[in-house]
Amino acid sequence: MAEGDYAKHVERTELPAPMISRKEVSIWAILKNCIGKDLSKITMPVMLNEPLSFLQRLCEYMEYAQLLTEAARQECPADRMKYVAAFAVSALASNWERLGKPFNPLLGETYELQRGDYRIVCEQVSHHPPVSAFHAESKDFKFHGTISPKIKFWGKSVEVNPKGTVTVEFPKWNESYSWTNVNCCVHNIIVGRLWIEQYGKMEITNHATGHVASLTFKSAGSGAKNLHRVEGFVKDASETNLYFLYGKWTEFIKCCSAESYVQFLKQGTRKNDDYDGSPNGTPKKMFSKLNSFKLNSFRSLSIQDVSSDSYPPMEQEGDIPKSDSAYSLDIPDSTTLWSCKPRPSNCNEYYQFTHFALQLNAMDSNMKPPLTLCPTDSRLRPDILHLEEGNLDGASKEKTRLEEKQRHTRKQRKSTNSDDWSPRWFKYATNPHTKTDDWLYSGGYWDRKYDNTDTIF
Ligand SMILES: CC(C)CCC[C@@H](C)[C@H]1CC[C@H]2[C@@H]3CC=C4C[C@@H](O)CC[C@]4(C)[C@H]3CC[C@]12C
Repeated sequence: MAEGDYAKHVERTELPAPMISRKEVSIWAILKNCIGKDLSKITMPVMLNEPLSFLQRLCEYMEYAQLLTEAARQECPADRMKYVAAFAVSALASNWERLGKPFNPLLGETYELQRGDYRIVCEQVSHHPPVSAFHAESKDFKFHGTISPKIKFWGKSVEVNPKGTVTVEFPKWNESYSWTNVNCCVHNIIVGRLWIEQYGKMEITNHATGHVASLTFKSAGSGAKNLHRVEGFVKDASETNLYFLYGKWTEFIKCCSAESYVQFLKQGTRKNDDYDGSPNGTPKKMFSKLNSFKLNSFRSLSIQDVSSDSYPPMEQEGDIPKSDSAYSLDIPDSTTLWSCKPRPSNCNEYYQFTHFALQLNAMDSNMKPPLTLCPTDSRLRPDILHLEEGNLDGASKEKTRLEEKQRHTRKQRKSTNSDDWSPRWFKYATNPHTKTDDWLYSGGYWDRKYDNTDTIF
């Protein structure tokens, strides 16, 4: 990322301590009594956590924020849309292989991050149901939204529905875009190795021009052929296909004109024997083999390793679609809009964190005493810091203490009838772009006047 306006921090390459292996814990033993329940209401052992709050996790959407700057630079709305779509996909890349549960933010907890030329502030605006609001801005864009994850446990898997919409604004073009993130599923809770899938439709709308990017995140499917695949079209207001976008949310997004895609498909039809047999078949010749990712073991209980040549039959309990059999479409005249940075080589020991995630608990130089950091910032949460240091007992004690403190505060508010708590930095209002209820930034966070802030830790 280009050197921006905000102070550079000292980059971490590891956490203070490696993660404690989950080898001994059976997730199934912990969760078997919770089938059908909303996991946000269940206290889970800190052993299953990663040392980040969900607010910090949301900031990981920003890792490839450069794509929004790139979008804002485009003269034509279809081109802006393709970069916004690439951004929307890139924002989900850090979820790959991330199997730790982020800490539930406390009510009123905040998190800030300044990187490159943007800054973002998040606040936990509701506890039950959990709702996190964020607002990022740079000179070229605004990006804000509300996420209220519904996490359901279905026995074999955990399903996450990240309710809420996110909005991008380009003041220069008087444009706004919005979309809802796709669902996510964590497989193999009972047996096998955990793995993550994101699937469903994502429709990104440009409210000013009517352009739409409609993307499908494919579920792995039989033979894991579609593992992590994403594809779809950028269309104008009259629903004419302009661009075809394709790739994997774990790796890259490429783009070609809609004509090139049609041409590519036609070429295939002429040579029947080049087909892979799928209904809208793709010529084998056009496939190129990618280096398939090795799935790193995050916990034990793996029943077997699957040979990398044969597709693991997904119906078989506990398998992990290891062989991605990573063929990629190589459509002529494509450009790569986004490619994912590789994970640090030591990420196995550090919760599969990306380089970006490794920085999230670090104090930037301007945050050190005299403290300019807001006292409600996640970086100051003792339970998260203990976990980061590998102190499970400390983390678990502090987590319990904080949760009790939060309950106590809520009771007190109720009994004094002052139960009109409202978030400090966001207000509930109608999002003018989506016309739906949303939490919008009320401003003022960066003035750094944090007196009268509740002590939540
Ligand atoms: C039983 C244990 C192992 C459960 C672990 C559950 C973990 C993997 C779950 C719990 C909360 C989940 C997150 C909740 C909400 C979102 C926002 C969405 O836009 C992308 C996925 C993302 C970021 C989810 C990723 C998976 C997640 C981190």
